[in-house]
Amino acid sequence: MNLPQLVRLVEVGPRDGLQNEKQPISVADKVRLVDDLSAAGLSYVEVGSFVSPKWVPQMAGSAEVFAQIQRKPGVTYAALAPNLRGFEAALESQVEEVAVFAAASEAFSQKNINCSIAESLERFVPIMDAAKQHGVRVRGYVSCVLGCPYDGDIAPEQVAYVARELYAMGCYEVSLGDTIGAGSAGATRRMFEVVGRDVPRERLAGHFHDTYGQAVANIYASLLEGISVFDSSVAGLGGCPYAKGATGNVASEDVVYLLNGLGITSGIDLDKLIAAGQRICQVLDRANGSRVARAQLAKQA
Ligand SMILES: CC(C)(COP(=O)([O-])OP(=O)([O-])OC[C@H]1O[C@@H](n2cnc3c(N)ncnc32)[C@H](O)[C@@H]1OP(=O)([O-])[O-])[C@@H](O)C(=O)NCCC(=O)NCCSC(=O)C[C@@](C)(O)CC(=O)[O-]
Repeated sequence: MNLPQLVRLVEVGPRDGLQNEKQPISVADKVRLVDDLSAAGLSYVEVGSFVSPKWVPQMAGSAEVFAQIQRKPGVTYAALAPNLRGFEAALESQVEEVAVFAAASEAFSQKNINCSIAESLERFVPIMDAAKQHGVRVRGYVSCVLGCPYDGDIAPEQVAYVARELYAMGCYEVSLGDTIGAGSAGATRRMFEVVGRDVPRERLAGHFHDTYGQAVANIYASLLEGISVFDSSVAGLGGCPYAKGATGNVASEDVVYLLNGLGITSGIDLDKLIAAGQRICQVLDRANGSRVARAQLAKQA
């Protein structure tokens, strides 16, 4: 199979990356991160979440962040919305696109959004209606597509069921998340092969965490399956509050390096991206999770 010539990266660092950080992060630092990312050429940045602050305290300042970012033409600034209340808050912040999030595993659905998979899908219907009315595009997420921290193995058919439902209710794209980062390249290919029977592959995205160090391999496996949209997080920031031990998303820098090596266009300036990642790591006083960034920075030192 030919590899896609163009890949779109969905930068989730400011949301998925920061949501798990325990220490307070100022609005100014979040704003700077979003602006650095758009300046590096990212055309899609997930800025924050309009979720319950009791559940994810770090995302509580999302409205302030949206109010202060410099919106660059051609860049989509998106947020997560778990319910109609979250959608309405997103609308007030002039969010251009929202994401709803479901899971392929019942236990994870309960832990993450306090309801069953079926209830979550019902909860999204009024969001879809309101989004349509306001001309807001909705992206869908499915968590635990290659394993669940509570339920263990997840059948690809179960992933296909949830992805199909999200697509049918109007999500223009469904991102399939390896929440615990335990998937292998073989399992990734099988999963996309099965889900791709129900949802067109050009409407699917891959969202890989790097817990087992397999994320770049899984992205390559996905490219072989014709997938051309990937979520990633600058400096590999992140983890999931409801998936113990899960590390951050695949680092955006590592994905750009992979794509550059394959001659695939992403429109991203790797040096600027590395600088953005290093800056937020200094703010957070944490090690840079991108191997590419670490290697390049060591060369420059
Ligand atoms: C969905 C709920 C709200 C249900 O939570 P609940 O407790 O069942 O719902 P509730 O309606 O009883 O609300 C509880 C409290 O939250 C408030 N509330 C209710 N809704 C909102 C809202 N929108 N914004 C602000 N506040 C809200 C509500 O007013 C109430 O406040 P109280 O009366 O106790 O003071 C909750 O479970 C929640 O917010 N969960 C969010 C979990 C989350 O954000 N997880 C991380 C994102 S998903 C992820 O990271 C995975 C992904 C996407 O990256 C892919 C992957 O890697 O797998």
